[in-house]
Amino acid sequence: MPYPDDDSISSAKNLLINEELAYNRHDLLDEFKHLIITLTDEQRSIFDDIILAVRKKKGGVFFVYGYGGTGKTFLWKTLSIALRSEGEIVLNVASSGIASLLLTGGRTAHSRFKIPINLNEDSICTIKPDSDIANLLRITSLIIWDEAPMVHKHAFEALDRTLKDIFTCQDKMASQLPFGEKVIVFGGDFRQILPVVPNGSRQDIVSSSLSSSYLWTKCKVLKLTKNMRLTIGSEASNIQEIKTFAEWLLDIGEGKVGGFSDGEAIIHMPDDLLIADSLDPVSDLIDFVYPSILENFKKEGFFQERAILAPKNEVVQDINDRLLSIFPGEEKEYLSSDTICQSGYVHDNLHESLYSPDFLNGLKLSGVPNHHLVLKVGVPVMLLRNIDQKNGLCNGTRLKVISLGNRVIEAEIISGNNIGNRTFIPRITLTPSDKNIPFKFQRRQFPLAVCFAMTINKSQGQSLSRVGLYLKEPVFTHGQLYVALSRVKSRQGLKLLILDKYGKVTNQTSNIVYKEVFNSL
Ligand SMILES: Nc1ncnc2c1ncn2[C@@H]1O[C@H](COP(=O)(O)OP(=O)(O)OP(=O)(O)O)[C@@H](O)[C@H]1O
Repeated sequence: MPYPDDDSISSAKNLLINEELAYNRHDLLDEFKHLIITLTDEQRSIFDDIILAVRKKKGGVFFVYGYGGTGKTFLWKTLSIALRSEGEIVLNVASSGIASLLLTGGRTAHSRFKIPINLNEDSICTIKPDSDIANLLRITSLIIWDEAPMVHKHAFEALDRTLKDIFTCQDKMASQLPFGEKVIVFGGDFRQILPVVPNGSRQDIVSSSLSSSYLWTKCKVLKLTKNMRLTIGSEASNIQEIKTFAEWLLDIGEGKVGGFSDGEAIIHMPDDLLIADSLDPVSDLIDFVYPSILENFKKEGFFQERAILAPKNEVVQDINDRLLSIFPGEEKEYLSSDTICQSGYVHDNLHESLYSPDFLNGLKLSGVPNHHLVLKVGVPVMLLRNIDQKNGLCNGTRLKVISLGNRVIEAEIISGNNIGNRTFIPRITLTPSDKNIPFKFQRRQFPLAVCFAMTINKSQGQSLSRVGLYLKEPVFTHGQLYVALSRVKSRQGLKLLILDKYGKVTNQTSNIVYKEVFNSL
């Protein structure tokens, strides 16, 4: 019997490759035969373009531009199944944990490609040429990267440099072509929130987006325009209403509502979407999202698709505190343990004493749980870290607290594909990567935050059926209003409470759209 060659032996030992080849090809082929005939003409033409590039093995960079409901996820699924049914490898990644859950075998791009958290224009991914992930990438036929516009262009550029680097030793051409001659497809919607640049100006934000990268000129833009969500599964009587609402949302996303503007426009919201002036309008907003919460909170699925959204964390915190205080049951308090990391910045006792435990405990940072976490059984919480993506536990997953132990918290998933699954969340050590803090510190805490309310940025990618948008202050960056309003599919599920600078209820608010991001589309 012949001996297997070295390549086959090393591939067989590579768990990452095994995992990507573990799909049942017969089942996939059956599913593919069904999916391919259901593609619309525009989906089919994009499918053919991408498959042709894969077959040619000469690389290719595509951007599939389509707003929510145009069938991007459906297209990713069909492409993945087509190639996987032939034994080829497709890597499905997304910019956020929530979006990655919608893809079969999906991971966040950062974890899959080991992209550094703090990026600059020279960053590369931490992938060694002889590592398992490098060998997986070598034999990958297609990379699909969903929700690309929300990530800084340096992330794509880091992957481009890394792939060129690791493939050049085999193939000299690899260094000439983007992503080392791999076929890569990005997807997303530039109407949504662009990369977050702390304290960044409009120009900083626009120039951080994928469309400002040197890679963009290599990208072939393919458009999906037909709203499949309206066509499939909607009752005929609702279609016109949903269509009008969807068109209004798109106009807001493109900055076409409220007359000509470049950047910020004042727009008037229709009366039926507004919480009216009253003695306590915040209470009315809460009642719209969580009607009779004290009677209904035990009902199954009550918290599943509801949230109050606001642009800033302080307002979110106020609403969460207010709802937590009226929620029945005993409070349990969890305090974090915060320590400063020994580094070049902290070399003597004087510096260490500057950052006292009280000072560290008082730091409230985005994406990091608070030092003082107060919970009750039954409250909805959001996970703040990717802890088990395969089982739907990623940054942004919403859960309901089942029991509050001293060392673990038992919770039930209430969003995504794994609704109803129970899990135990442990305390974990987090090291914030906020560039504004001139020192490094660690916080050991449960990676959870109460989420009756959440920031608009956190809601990107979540699908909700009832949303209360609380604009105590207006939105402050591109795409925020569009993201907040488009979390729901029908206008019945939406109400806004808008306050003016004197705290009075009003019907007008700002919409911020940096139109230059659409120029190159
Ligand atoms: N060709 C098709 N045939 C049948 N159903 C389709 C087709 N394309 C899309 N759909 C269905 O339309 C709905 C919306 O599609 P999909 O979720 O893929 O859109 P999307 O662009 O990814 O939206 P979002 O960005 O909001 O996630 C889904 O229920 C999907 O199964």
